[in-house]
Amino acid sequence: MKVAIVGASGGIGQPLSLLMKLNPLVTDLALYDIRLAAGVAKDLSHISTNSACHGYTPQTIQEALQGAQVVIVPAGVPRKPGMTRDDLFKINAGIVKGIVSSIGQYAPQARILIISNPVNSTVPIAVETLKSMGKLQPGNVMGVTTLDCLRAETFLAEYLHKDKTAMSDEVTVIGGHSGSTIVPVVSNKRSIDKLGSQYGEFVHRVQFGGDEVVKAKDGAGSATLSMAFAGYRFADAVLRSLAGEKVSGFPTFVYLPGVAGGREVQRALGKVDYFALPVVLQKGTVVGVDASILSNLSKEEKGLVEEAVRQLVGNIDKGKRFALGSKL
Ligand SMILES: NC(=O)C1=CN([C@@H]2O[C@H](COP(=O)(O)OP(=O)(O)OC[C@H]3O[C@@H](n4cnc5c(N)ncnc54)[C@H](O)[C@@H]3O)[C@@H](O)[C@H]2O)C=CC1
Ligand SMILES: O=C([O-])CC(=O)C(=O)O
Repeated sequence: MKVAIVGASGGIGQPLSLLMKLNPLVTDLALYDIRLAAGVAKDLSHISTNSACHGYTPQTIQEALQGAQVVIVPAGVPRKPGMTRDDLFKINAGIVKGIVSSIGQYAPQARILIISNPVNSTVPIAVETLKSMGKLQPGNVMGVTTLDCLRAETFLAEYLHKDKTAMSDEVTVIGGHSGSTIVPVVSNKRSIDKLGSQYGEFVHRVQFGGDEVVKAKDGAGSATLSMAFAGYRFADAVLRSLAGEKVSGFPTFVYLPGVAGGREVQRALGKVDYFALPVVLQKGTVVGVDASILSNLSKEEKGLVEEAVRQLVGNIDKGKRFALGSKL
């Protein structure tokens, strides 16, 4: 399968490209960036896995994207201390719109995995951009929220002294990808009781885990290595689904009206037409969302969802307005 990475030379792009070079489902790895992609691709091409690996420039973007089944987008600027993800909108909104227009033009069938922040707005930008081109397949546009899941798994395991590698059934994350739009959902509600007074701390760490990294990097950017792993985990799920495997349970930020169960979720949540939920993938496309998670929330989790919805409305609207210009 051909995978294209757009923003491949960046802090996330390089380790993500390395991981994809190691994935046996990938036969052709196309690395695109406005700088350095030829060098990154040449470097990776010496690794003795069977995939071909080539670098592309803005002059050859058509070649980079054509035939790609999956396009992963970690392009754009990262945060510095004191910034919110929304502060990135000014620069990244235009970058994402431009990239998605090219994907709509050259790889309209591709599954598009958006990493660029602010995800709560860049995914609506991607959807509206494709819609206006007449190229939207809603289940093909996925906002990558997997890093929130990794953090929830890691932190919950630390609090409960459990095996970090066996936590994906214990906790997941729904909502959006910034601050209080991030809602960790613990499967066994007794774990919440076990956390006791540490529950609030756990939720805060998941919601603001990105800030921990931004602060520790002290001006040199945000999470890159953990994000590369997160992007890899989600992209691998999409690839396995494309290869015919039954894949479900991975949360991603999706356009609800375009997928089965989405309208019910909209009715339950009110106001929002995008939300991250565990999804069912078929041939790498989101065909449905698992709404059952919303009917099994604790009282605390319900409160977190309500707050997430309140914040998401503005983030989503901002993305739509940008994509549609004066049309909205
Ligand atoms: N979804 C998530 O969970 C996460 C998202 N992010 C976001 O990912 C994005 C990238 O982060 P980093 O890799 O740390 O940044 P970076 O600055 O290290 O890399 C970004 C890359 O994008 C490239 N780029 C810029 N404009 C482009 C365009 N029009 N076409 C192609 N490539 C372009 C740059 O040349 C650079 O190589 C940021 O917006 C960041 O906030 C970061 C961590 C987690
Ligand atoms: O915090 C940031 O800006 C990067 C990000 O999205 C994350 O680490 O979750």
